[in-house]
Amino acid sequence: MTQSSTDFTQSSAAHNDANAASHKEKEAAAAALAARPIASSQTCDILLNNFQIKKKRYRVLLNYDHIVWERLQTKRNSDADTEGNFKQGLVYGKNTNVLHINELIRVGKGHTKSAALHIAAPQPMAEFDAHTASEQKQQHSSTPPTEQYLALSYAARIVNSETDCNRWDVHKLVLYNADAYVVRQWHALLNKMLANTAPTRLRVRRLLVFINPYGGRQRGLQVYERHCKPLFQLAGIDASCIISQRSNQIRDILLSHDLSPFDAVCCVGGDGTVAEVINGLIFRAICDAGMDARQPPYVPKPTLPVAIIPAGSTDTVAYSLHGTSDVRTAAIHLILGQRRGVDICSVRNREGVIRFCASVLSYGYLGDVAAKSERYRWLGTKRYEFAGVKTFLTNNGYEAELRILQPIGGNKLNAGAAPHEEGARCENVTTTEDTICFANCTRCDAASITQAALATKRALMHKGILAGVITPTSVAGDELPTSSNASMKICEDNNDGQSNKTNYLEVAGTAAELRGGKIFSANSNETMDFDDTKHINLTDCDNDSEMVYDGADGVCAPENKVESGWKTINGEFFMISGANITCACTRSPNGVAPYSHLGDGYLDLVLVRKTSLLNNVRLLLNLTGRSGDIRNLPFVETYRTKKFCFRSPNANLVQEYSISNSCQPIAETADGYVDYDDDNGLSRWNCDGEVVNDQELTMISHCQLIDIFMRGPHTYNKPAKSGGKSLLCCCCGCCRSDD
Ligand SMILES: Nc1ncnc2c1ncn2[C@@H]1O[C@H](COP(=O)(O)OP(=O)(O)OP(=O)(O)O)[C@@H](O)[C@H]1O
Repeated sequence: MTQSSTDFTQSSAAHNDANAASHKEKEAAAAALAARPIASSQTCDILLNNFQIKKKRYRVLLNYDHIVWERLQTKRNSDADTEGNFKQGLVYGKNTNVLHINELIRVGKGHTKSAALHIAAPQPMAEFDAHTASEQKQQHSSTPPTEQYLALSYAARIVNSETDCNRWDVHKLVLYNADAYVVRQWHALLNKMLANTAPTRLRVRRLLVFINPYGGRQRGLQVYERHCKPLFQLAGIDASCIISQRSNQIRDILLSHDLSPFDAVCCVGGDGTVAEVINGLIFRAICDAGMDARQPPYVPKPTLPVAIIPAGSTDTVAYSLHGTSDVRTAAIHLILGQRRGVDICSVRNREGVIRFCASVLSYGYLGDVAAKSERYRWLGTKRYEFAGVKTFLTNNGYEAELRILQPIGGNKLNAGAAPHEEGARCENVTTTEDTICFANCTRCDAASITQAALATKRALMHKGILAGVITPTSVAGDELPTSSNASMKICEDNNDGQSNKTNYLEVAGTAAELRGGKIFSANSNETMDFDDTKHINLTDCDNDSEMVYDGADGVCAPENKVESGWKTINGEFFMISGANITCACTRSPNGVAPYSHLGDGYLDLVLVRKTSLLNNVRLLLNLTGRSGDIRNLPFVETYRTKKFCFRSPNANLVQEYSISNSCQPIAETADGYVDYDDDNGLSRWNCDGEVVNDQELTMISHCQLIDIFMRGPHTYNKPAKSGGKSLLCCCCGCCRSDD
């Protein structure tokens, strides 16, 4: 049954008026939804029917992209407001459940409840198309339908406690209607919406899964079989699995195999496995663009997005992105298909890029722990505690020289006091607002637009276009004058042969779209403005720190570069960490860099000066507590920057750390590591949990280089006192009780 929008608006408004939500958040969300006009039946289908859910009668409405179900009361409350008028628009009551289409995973129907919930075995694509066609044909045939059960599988965030509000799980809702035509209509429309509405249409269909059976408690395979596989089957994802046989095999496969059959790559493992996937994809993108892997002029963005399923020892990356290391949550984010660009840092020595870092590059304490813990892997996850205590008690400090590009923030030391002394209480001179990066982060959203423009600019420069001119009278077909030999012309794309004409800029084979005075990058919908005279000046790259390759000039000695904007710091440090995510994990829920944003293009440099053992205990307490903030400690300085260089003055004294020997694309097996107990005044780097030996390094942040399936951690919302588990509809934030 379909119902006209006007009829429904009045009756529903009247019915729901007396049941208006008392919970503030719910009221706001419901009001926002209600404020939207009911779609006109010409542009969008509306369905309104009565169903039975657990033998109770419910009114169920599909309005735009929301499914709303509300218990029908036997005794009706007053339908009119105090003035006796019907309210215009919809107001959902406190017993109303709202589900956004984005959270819907599967819609099934059947003769019985179990038949509706039954998941058919995945079919190959050709068979799938044939099956869909026959199903559609059946729908238009005259045979009366008999399936009276409709099953909706959907994902919802669970809010159980203050510290655990980021977990998601899958729920099932079975609706019964005696009229099988109604069930068929709902089934057809919801499936059509799942297939055609953005972003559900962008969901992953063909997935390449890498499983590390060695990391963590060596339960990667069980984790996948038990938690991920059933969810992927429910969502109809065709997953091809590869179980890694050796270290670096995942990276090698991504570098050499055809990835075109897949929509996304998924890794099941710890931070080392994530690092292998990210390094494999980025080095592959560099090679595909025909660049030198060691000295790329810029780092291109890989086309495949990544899903991270935690199955390691610490799972820092997964925890920082999702706010939890729950496996099902990570799998659900992949299924729902929402992705965000995450910053990745390149780590370079004198010879060029050695690897890419997803979480933290740390020297001193964390470097020593990573190096030492590798020898105690047989202890499992306890190896970190063991190596940590051992390293902590030795309290080594390491001399270092740091150069930081255009640092933001940092701490100003009181004159005359040594940095580690109690009297040297710092005055914080942070100039940026210290916001925490949550879901829907505005800071990261703003960065993504600038980033797309820069990506287009770099791609054009790489194609040899240094500057080009588009005049206001340029039309499709025009060859544009450029400062180089490469060609640039405006083309017209007229896909449907009628109205949808788009001009795009073709630059020696790379297509960038041109719409309304803006260049759109080829594979995103984001723009680069160019000036009013339509002159594209691509030579101005001074503020593009990623384009500046230090190479043979020396990673830490930019003598022949402009010195302005560089800050130099010398000293003895207990720990130096460059973090491009918060680096939170279950042991450290705030992480080393709690204010680091996932996709703002900056890394947080945290410097911990060598100090007393007691102060180190304070540091550890701050790192492991939920309320601690290490920036309040007098011996800690934090800077936000896009790039920093590190050099150990002691490196030249020790032959085994010669720079030419230490250059490795990605750290090799543990057999290659040298003895870490040497007392030579040098530490190692901990790069995503792997050990890197270089004593002269540069770390550069690349804004939103990889797309990862996630929404970002949520702020804590106190659950409504409606009894039972409270679920949050993450599209509009409204609460609902679970039926
Ligand atoms: N089949 C395998 N045999 C041995 N090593 C492997 C195999 N597959 C992957 N590896 C390596 O195992 C290392 C550790 O894996 P991973 O980092 O995922 O687990 P972890 O160290 O326990 O977790 P975390 O890094 O989160 O603490 C990685 O460096 C990876 O290259």
